[in-house]
Amino acid sequence: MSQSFRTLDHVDVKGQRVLVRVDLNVPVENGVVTDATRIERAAPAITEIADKGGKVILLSHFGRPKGRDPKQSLKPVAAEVARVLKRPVKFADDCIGEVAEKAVAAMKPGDILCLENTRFYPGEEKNDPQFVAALAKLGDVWVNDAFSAAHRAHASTEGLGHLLPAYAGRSLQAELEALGKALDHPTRPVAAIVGGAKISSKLDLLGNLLQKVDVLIIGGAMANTFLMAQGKSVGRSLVERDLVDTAQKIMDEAKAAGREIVLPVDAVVAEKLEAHAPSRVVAIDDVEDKDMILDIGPRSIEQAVSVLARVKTLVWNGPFGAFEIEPFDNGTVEVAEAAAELTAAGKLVTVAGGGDTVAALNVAGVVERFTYVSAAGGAFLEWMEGKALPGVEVLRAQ
Ligand SMILES: Nc1ncnc2c1ncn2[C@@H]1O[C@H](COP(=O)(O)OP(=O)(O)OP(=O)(O)O)[C@@H](O)[C@H]1O
Ligand SMILES: O=C(O)[C@H](O)COP(=O)(O)O
Repeated sequence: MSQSFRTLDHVDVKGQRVLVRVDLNVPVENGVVTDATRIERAAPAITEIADKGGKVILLSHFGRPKGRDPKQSLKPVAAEVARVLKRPVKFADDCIGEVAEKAVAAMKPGDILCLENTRFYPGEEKNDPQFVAALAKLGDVWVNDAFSAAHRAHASTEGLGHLLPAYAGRSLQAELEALGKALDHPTRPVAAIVGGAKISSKLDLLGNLLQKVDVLIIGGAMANTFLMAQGKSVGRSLVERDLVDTAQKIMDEAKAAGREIVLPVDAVVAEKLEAHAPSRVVAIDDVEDKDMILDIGPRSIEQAVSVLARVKTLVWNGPFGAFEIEPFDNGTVEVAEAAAELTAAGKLVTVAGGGDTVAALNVAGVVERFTYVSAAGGAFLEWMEGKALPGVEVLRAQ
């Protein structure tokens, strides 16, 4: 795939203030980063710019805060960035205004500074020109290295590209190259697994995704909305009632187009989402009002593995269950292991992506055995749909 945008090869960063948009939206539990993959992917661009004498100013969102929320501060994540880079990383408690400006003014060539969560300001998601200008004031050039946030037309992922000279970072470049190589002309049949919990932002795109794949396996909390559309009881499970009609429409369209949708036939349910909470396996028709569906059951695992055995390419975003808590990691781990074995045998091309998906595949110990693992989840699915990603398009426009 040709990359018609400028990269770090096309800019002299020496002495320049370089705003680097990275994706530090990493899994965190009790203030501790539990999977540093996204930071590790951002490291080459950061160290390259610093080693060339640029002043590296990191911009990122973290979570989906409604305004300033100390629980969603990037401070502990900045400490993890320093650990991964093995270099000091300063932190500023704001991403615009006096605090940020002073911190930037104090930087020397080669320094690395991380600014606070851009989503503490509504202007970030609104791509508000005033907020973009306040960010742009802090830098001379903008490097977008957050492929996993490139589906968002936000101030730090897109807006800055209209005000500052813009360049692609190394990991954004690598993602586009690797995804293009594996999936521009995929060997058919193609299966997709879509699970996880971001139902509202991902359910809509399943309709388009279905046009690109032959079989769609739906798991995780995502499946609950489809099960509800089929009139099944999902008890106290995570579900988007408002999207039941959309789920029904996707199933109708799939049927009309001869595409296969595979939903769980059994589930692991519990009354609490807690480690070793008493859990049981039930047929999907037997979920009770008190139950929460937290993983797929053994028959659903078999069903998914049998699909993998008859397709040639697998695209995977979103875990099958609440994998962070045992034993609800079992469905994801078992299917991941089967996919890795088929890949090792040369029978399946496996491409997976997503912040938590990568964490789940790390738990399963299969990352090295997959064909390619992307750091992107939603952005990866939208790329797969064939949609233009605003954070990439703005680079091409320069
Ligand atoms: N049945 C379930 N009930 C509740 N949570 C679930 C269930 N299945 C999966 N999850 C949760 O889904 C989350 C991951 O979903 P998500 O859609 O964010 O995936 P992702 O790989 O991080 O993608 P992205 O990069 O787009 O964020 C995990 O935290 C997991 O615990
Ligand atoms: O985790 C992701 O997919 C990216 O960081 C984007 O996050 P968002 O879905 O909250 O925009």
